[in-house]
Amino acid sequence: MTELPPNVYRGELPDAGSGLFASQLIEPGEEVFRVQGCLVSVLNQSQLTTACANCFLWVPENSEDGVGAGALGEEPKSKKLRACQRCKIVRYCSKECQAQSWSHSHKYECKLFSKLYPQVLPNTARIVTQLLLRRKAKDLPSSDWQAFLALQSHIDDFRSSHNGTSEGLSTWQTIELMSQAASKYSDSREPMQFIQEMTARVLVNALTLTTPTFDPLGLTLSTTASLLNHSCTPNTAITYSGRHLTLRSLISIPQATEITISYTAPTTTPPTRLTHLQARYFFTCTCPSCSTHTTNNLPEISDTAIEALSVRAIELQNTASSQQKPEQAGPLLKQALDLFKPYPPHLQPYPAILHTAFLNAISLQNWPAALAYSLRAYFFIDAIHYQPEWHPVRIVRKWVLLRLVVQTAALMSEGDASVKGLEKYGVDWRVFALALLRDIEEGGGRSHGVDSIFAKQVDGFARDAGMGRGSVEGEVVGREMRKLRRIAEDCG
Ligand SMILES: C[S@@+](CC[C@H](N)C(=O)[O-])C[C@H]1O[C@@H](n2cnc3c(N)ncnc32)[C@H](O)[C@@H]1O
Repeated sequence: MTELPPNVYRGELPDAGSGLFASQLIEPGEEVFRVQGCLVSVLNQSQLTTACANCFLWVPENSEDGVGAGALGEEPKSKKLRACQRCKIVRYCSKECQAQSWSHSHKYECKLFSKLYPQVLPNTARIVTQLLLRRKAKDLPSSDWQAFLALQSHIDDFRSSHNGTSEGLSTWQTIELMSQAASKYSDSREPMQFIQEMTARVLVNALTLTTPTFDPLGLTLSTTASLLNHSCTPNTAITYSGRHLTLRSLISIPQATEITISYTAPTTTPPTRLTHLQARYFFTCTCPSCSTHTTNNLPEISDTAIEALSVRAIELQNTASSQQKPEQAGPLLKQALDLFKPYPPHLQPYPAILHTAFLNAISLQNWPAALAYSLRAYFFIDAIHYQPEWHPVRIVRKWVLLRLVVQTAALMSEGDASVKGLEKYGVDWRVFALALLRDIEEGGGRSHGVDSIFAKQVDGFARDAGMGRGSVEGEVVGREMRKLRRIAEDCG
């Protein structure tokens, strides 16, 4: 087994298998552990052209889809990525990255990419194929292999709980197909049942690999982080800084307390979370916010009424995401948001739909709408769903808001017609931008770490935007906040 970091030990739980526990008191915002390069990581097909396949530096302007939502969250890079000359698929930001990637993974995938071009295997199948090939080549330490094999697979649950549906393949059928592909392309002699169990294990244990600002990049597997169980009110959160996965505490964690992360978004309704956790991880969450609607706690609306409202809103959201063009999705999302008009904006799933509407506005380059949605989340949602103040999601959202504010101020000073509607609020954008920057700088050390790529991005941005170290008086900030709140209210 791989050695665990000193801050944690492995313990057994009555209903959740193994878990990780604090071996000493962990202070709020402390780094619990860092994994310097997970066992295996793969980029999503759509990111193969936009991110370095070794250090995961993201270069969105290389993207054929144009500037995406993430471009606001990520410092734009001037670097160009160069494709591997053999497979012409994966890309690198430097010769060093190419050499490193070749030695730890690409030598196993390069031929495969060329053979299947322009198709790419699904991420889970790629992870299984890589592990099989590395194992065959004796390039996988036995301790890592044993730690992987010891992870839960829920193979029997997968096999028995999913019958095919008219809508498409069941999860079990998908596991069968991916395992056949992994067996074929790794030329493995392992029995199919063994490979199916590997595939199931990857499904249960792999994490979404993201940029430091939570733009999804791919899939990653760490045998240490895989031991973390779920809570809807977790005491830690994961961030990525290039190849490093870092787990930091959100609150003080006493010695011998279980360390948890959240497998789901807190902005969806408890029934949605329960269904997802059951279908994907085969357990029923019994945390307080699932058994009682504690985050909502609204006497004026019954649970049944909330459920009916959510079902209708989620239907609209799904119809919106099936639209070919973002222009068509916008009105459907607005309709879904309008259903919640009588209720406070933190009521789930409103926050999740608002975020989709925000991303849609970004893809349409509708900056005033994106700004208003972002302000709405800032004033009415994030402080409730993402506690404490330095929760990485909250900090990243402030960061995205800061970039929107700076962009809006620039457009306004150029007299751009698209932001004319904001003039009536008479906001001093500089004051708000400085207040946000101070919050991000203060919180960023705890959310991502002072030595993180994120902290460097924030520093670089502040320097380039000429935002010095100055502070603004609380009274002045308060006055601007009232105006900004009105923008957030008016778009509701
Ligand atoms: C990524 S693994 C976590 C480590 C796992 N407990 C183990 O023993 O290897 C995910 C699995 O852990 C279990 N699990 C995680 N969180 C749980 C929770 N809150 N309650 C019950 N089981 C949980 C479920 O079986 C889930 O499929």
